Amino acid sequence: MPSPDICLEARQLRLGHRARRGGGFTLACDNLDISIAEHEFVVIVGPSGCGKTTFLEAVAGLVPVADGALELHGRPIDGPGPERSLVFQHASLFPWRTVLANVQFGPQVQGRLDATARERAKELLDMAGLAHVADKYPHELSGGMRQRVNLARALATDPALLLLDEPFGALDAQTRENLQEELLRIWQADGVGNGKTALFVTHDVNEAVLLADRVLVFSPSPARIALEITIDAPRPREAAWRRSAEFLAYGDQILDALHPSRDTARNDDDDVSTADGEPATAADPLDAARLGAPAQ
Ligand SMILES: Nc1ncnc2c1ncn2[C@@H]1O[C@H](COP(=O)(O)OP(=O)(O)OP(=O)(O)O)[C@@H](O)[C@H]1O
Repeated sequence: MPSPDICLEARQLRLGHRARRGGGFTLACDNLDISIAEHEFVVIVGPSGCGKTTFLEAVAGLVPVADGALELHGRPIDGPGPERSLVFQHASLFPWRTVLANVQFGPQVQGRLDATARERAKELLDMAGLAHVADKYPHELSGGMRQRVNLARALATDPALLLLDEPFGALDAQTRENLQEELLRIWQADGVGNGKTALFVTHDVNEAVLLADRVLVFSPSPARIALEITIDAPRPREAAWRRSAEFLAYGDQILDALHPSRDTARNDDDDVSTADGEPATAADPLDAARLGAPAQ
């Protein structure tokens, strides 16, 4: 009997991709044991190509389980379902629908676009600071606004689990920072007591520390859990917290897990920060992200 507090559970989970021809199989995730509680915000980081998206897609029901178990509320995931919403890096809005009609799309296809759902869509737009563009079309919005619409749309179906795959990865640093704060605000305002359960993939270590209750660091491919770290900081997390020693220490732990050789290198070659703590150079995009510079 699954615990009522567990939203998602992976046990000894193996995932991969079968080649269209020749029957070959690329293993992407190996023996993953992950348990995500209701209302928890879990962020996954890991090297490029390690299997983060594959895991998210499996949770979305788009990649089949090769071995082990993957369960949502104690039931095996065997396909997509309305209780999970997926947000990608690029907002995939319908260009012929207004902003409001885009947000109402999910409830509409589910056949439950009643007065409550219409009101809820407006409320979400309001929460996302987009009430004033409800009647505009996607091409009339900035990239950041489009991604906010995308988030509102994902929340409009009232999913039990929100899946976000680098949702801010294509945005400039300033817009990304603003949207991280927006997301936290919406996430906190939207839940009962806490926010919705969320699983968020990013390459940006700062973003992970800011958003997460818990960060899972995936190893290089095939993904295993290299580090699991609880971000023990109260919410709401103010922007100033990003500059605290505690914040940077969390980032350092994550970077050390991503680059096990980094600890020694850092002692030998101190080029990631200057004496006054300002970033100088960062040879690695993940270091660059931690230091607030755009990833290469
Ligand atoms: N549709 C597919 N068919 C075959 N192999 C795939 C497919 N999608 C991903 N892979 C392979 O699975 C592995 C994991 O890819 P995945 O996209 O999950 O990594 P990722 O950690 O999300 O990478 P990134 O951070 O670069 O987005 C890689 O070896 C990749 O080449």
